Amino acid sequence: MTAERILSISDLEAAASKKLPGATREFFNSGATNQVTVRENSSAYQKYRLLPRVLKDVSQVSTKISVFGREIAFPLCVSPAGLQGMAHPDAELATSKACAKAGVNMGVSSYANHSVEQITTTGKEIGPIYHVMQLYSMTDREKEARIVCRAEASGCKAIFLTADSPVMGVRYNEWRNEGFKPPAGLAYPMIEKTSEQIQSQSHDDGFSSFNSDSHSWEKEIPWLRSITNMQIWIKGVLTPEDVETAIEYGCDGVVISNHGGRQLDETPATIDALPACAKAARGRISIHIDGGIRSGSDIFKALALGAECCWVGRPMLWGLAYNGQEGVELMLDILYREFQRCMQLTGCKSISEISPSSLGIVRSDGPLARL
Ligand SMILES: Cc1cc2nc3c(=O)[nH]c(=O)nc-3n(C[C@H](O)[C@H](O)[C@H](O)COP(=O)(O)O)c2cc1C
Ligand SMILES: O=C(O)C(=O)c1ccccc1
Repeated sequence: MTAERILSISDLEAAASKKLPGATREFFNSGATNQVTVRENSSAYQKYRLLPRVLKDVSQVSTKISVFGREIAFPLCVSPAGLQGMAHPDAELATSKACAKAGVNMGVSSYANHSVEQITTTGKEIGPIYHVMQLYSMTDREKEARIVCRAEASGCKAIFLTADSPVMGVRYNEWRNEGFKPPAGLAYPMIEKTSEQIQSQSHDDGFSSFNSDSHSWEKEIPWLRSITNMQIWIKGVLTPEDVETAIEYGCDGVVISNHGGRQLDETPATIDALPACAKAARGRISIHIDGGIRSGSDIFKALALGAECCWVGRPMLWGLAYNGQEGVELMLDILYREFQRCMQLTGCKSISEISPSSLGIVRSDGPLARL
């Protein structure tokens, strides 16, 4: 038998999905309610077409960008996703090593199965890497502050405040799978919960402690600013109004995100929300994006439409489930190579040459339109 060849992210998804128990696969892959947004996050990229400029010398191209004051290999980082121990026993430690090896940054979930101290140390042993710490507004403010302090002491560069999850999205898959719960035996060192505590309630109920009266711009942001010198980013912005508010509150960046379609279904695909948000930002705040990015040309399109950097969630989980650290390395390598080829074939030598003029938009009733 020939070994399976994983050439694309969709090959990796298929290989990982074969390895995972059904309820875990559904937990990772599903979105909320009718699955509209989770699907559209990816399919919306297909209305854009690439407009190559030919006969350009692309013998030397640079895919590098600078984020959080450090150069990374290409404009992609790994989103914070909880419960990586369900994909592979090495969990976030494997992800951190793979990111460090590939030269990209990583988000650490508050629901990580390893501590931020271990995750950052393990990654830095392999190579230069920056981490950011994902945070929820919590009813227990002291616990929330401990997460922030530990992240800062570990060298994290930013807090990514998840703004789209005061309550859990409506997730039929989790309900159908008898009130989905993570398996026994995993640790939750950041939210300071034991496996037994997590086991005693459904994943859905576990989110109730995030529905805090501090889940607001005015209570959360100035408080965070008073306890940390790290950058403060808002993860889960979809409108120009909220970009403006993030600027008013002095935030350093926003991630255009709908939580991978797992929270409010029938929100726009992030690539569709991006142009208006980037326009509103006018360079006053960093704009990153996640959701549905599955190829190098998706990264290229997001940059052409105004994002500085992209993040991926599920592809990392598929890499982990397929083959731990090596699987995440494979995922990052696939996207790096595809993105580099895309730059070469569109005639872009550096990231700054990627612009709206590199894209056309497909119209059902006529010729390709220029942006
Ligand atoms: C299994 C899983 C767990 C996640 N856990 C978190 C989390 O703990 N905190 C958070 O802010 N986002 C979480 N996310 C959302 C990701 O950070 C990211 O927004 C999303 O996965 C991006 O979409 P993509 O999976 O299509 O790339 C999770 C996503 C998945 C699939
Ligand atoms: O399921 C999610 O989308 C999510 O954000 C999460 C939060 C905590 C643990 C695992 C996943």
